[in-house]
Amino acid sequence: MSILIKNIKELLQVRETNVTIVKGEDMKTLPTLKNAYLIIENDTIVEYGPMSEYTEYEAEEVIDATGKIVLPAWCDSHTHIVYAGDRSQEFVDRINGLTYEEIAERGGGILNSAEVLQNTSEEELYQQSLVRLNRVMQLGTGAIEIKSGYGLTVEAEMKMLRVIKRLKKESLAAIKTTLLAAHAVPREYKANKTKYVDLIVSEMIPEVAKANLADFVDVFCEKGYFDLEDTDRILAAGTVHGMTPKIHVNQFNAFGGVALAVEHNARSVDHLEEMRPEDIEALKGSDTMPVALPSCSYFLSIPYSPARQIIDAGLPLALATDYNPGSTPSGNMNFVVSTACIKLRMTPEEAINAATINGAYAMGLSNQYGSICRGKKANIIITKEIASYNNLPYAFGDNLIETVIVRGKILKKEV
Ligand SMILES: N=CN[C@@H](CCC(=O)O)C(=O)O
Ligand SMILES: [Zn+2]
Repeated sequence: MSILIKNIKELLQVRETNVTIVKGEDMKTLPTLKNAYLIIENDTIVEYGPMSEYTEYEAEEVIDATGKIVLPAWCDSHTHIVYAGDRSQEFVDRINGLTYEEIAERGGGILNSAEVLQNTSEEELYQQSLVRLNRVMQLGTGAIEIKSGYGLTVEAEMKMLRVIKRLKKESLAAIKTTLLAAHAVPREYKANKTKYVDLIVSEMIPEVAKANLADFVDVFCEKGYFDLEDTDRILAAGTVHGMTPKIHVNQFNAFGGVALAVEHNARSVDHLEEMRPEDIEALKGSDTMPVALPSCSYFLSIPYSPARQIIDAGLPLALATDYNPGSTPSGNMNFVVSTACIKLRMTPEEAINAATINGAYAMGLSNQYGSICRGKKANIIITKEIASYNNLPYAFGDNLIETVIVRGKILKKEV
């Protein structure tokens, strides 16, 4: 299958060389080509350039993109889209005055989702998750990370990971898998959290590694969840078993989790709503990607990650959705990009870099995804006719995407 997209008003994120991360001041630059063409063969970008240099090419499918912008599909590096049911009642409880933390203390929150998931069949869990995955792909996401963490028993965590494996097999999206058994302390371990950490370290991680079901290991490092010592043990055990660390950190409290994750050479540190100067210092000179999740801040009415401080310190930043039933029931990367500009004061160029190439880096995928580069996978968004790429974040809540191509296949529009 070959696709020619011609007369592109502006082609974004064009990288002649295979750039895999964009940091600090460089995030302000989004390289583009005006009046361009792009050629896809099978699942790969094979050529692009200005229309003035276009020579006749026989493609099976020709798309005229006059007036339209073309860019790499979004790379969403932090989601929990495999879950069962929803938590809309807790949403109403919060409107009526309870906080996210109070709901969790009463046994709601993650434990609520875990109970529902444990009682949901693997087939049903797959079907519910597939609907979410297809929906976010329609919204322009072509590469995505998916976490476990609503199982919290060996059996239920394995069930989640098998569902992710099946999604990976059946879907065109590039999918990376994260073991997040340390998402909450199950009720039966409330009085003995260390025993649950022991279970994660000595049973869950080895079993998951043996079945080759996870690329990353993750911990919710937070007061009332897992402390620095627990986090240290779990990230170390994951590393020994070939899983790269990631971490949920500084969502409500900052107490050293960022530096610890950097010590473990984490691929990313995610949330960062509460950042101290020493957390920013810890990230300098590391290979760890800070990840902001603005939809979570929006939904929970908690502070937004200080993107300006992070980027102005010369660091990179990625943007992701955090799609989950409790803190972010939305997987819309377009809303994330808008909110990053509106609330985190990121420029459109910074936000698009953060949601494409840096998102791919946070998943260890930026060699293949996240930019328009010959040889990279053909994950592409074609917008409707718009005045400029600034309109993508500006027209928040609007859907300006006309066509999504994932691994060289044009997605059929869902109605
Ligand atoms: N903060 C921890 N985990 C999720 C929320 C999980 C939930 O509430 O179900 C997050 O990233 O926001
Ligand atoms: Zn999360």
